[in-house]
Amino acid sequence: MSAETVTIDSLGAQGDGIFYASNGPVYVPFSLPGETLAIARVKDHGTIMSYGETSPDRITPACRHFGPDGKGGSCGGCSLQHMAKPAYNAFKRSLVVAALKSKGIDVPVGDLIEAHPGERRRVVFAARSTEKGLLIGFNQAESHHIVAIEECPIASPGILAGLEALKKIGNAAATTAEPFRMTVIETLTGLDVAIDGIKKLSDKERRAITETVLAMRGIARVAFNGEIVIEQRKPLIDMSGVSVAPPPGAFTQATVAAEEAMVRLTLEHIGKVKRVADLFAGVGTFALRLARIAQVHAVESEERALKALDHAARNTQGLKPVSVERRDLFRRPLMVSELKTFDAVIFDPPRAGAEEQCKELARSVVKKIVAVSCNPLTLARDLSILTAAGYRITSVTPIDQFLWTSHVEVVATLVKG
Ligand SMILES: C[S@@+](CC[C@H](N)C(=O)[O-])C[C@H]1O[C@@H](n2cnc3c(N)ncnc32)[C@H](O)[C@@H]1O
Repeated sequence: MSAETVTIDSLGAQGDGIFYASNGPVYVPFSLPGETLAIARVKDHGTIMSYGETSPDRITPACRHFGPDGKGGSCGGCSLQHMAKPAYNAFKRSLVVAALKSKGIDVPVGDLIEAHPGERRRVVFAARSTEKGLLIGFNQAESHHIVAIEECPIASPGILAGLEALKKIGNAAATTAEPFRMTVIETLTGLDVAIDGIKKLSDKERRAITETVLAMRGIARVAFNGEIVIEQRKPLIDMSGVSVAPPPGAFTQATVAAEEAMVRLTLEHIGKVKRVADLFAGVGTFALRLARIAQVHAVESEERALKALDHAARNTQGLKPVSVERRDLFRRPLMVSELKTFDAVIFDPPRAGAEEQCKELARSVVKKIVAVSCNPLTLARDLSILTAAGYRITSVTPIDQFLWTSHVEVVATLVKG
């Protein structure tokens, strides 16, 4: 394959540099705007062969597994370690600004609340058994190839310290070469490990996992496809003084720092009210904190998450009443007639957003709304539904939770009128 010399024009939404060829955009991972590079091109994908003029924003990556030069393939866990922090922060903020603009929303967007190395308390690893032992790491970008990691600067020290233990558990579980996932959450009582993607565990494999865990420290629980294999201690997560025992593989915010920022912005906006609805409540990240100041109705589709939330609320003193409701909010959003009993609503949906719920909120008289999102595009769509109905956006704050990736979280606050 012959190399061609190109100059990178801009950064795409996934963080790849883009060079506009005569027949359309070419995406060049690990490149930065203004750089002149020799690339090998296959259709719209360019691989860096050598560097000509590099950007002043280029820095040395923090991790040996990052980038086009990584030995044994480059880890797809991160895509932006080569970018200096100010440019990186501005890029992430610009994703939110652009998404809002695309829906005609022109409001001030705050500075990015930064993420830092070592903060990730929830990591989803890719794993596979090989003749040489278990590979545990991340998929190479756009590939099934697993890049085994020896270091990972994003993960919390607790997760990194457990890496060898995770390899032993994975080894005990895997009997074929099929790839599988290990979701690891660092909790107050040790690592909570959820294995998914292996079809079946025999009694022998279950025993092997149990024996492996019993011989080690630091592992609270191991579950397989949602079912507990061994629980030495109940995994516990602290939510501002409320202890929650999440179900296996539960959704939690990926870093405590981002979670605290989201909660702070939410509580500041909602202030002193009587009744709040927390929609897409998960295990109660917002509901259990809001319950210190107001009655909360928490709605969520995952039964086990809701049970964990309910159990925590019932077993914590000093909270206002918390009610829970299992409900599919895509199909059955809270209707205007139901919304009228709430002073404030927070919603924190998956990437698809909360379109149907926003259509109902748009017709409601709820005074204050907090929209939390992991997808600026669907957030912009949802906010446009609310603003068209008379809601005013009072703040938009981008938050970095997935360091060195193009993912960005957002908290937007709104008032009626
Ligand atoms: C981004 S998470 C937020 C969870 C929680 N607010 C937190 O911060 O931990 C989205 C939540 O929406 C739930 N969910 C997904 N689809 C749903 C639906 N159709 N109806 C209700 N809840 C849903 C998921 O189970 C998950 O708990």
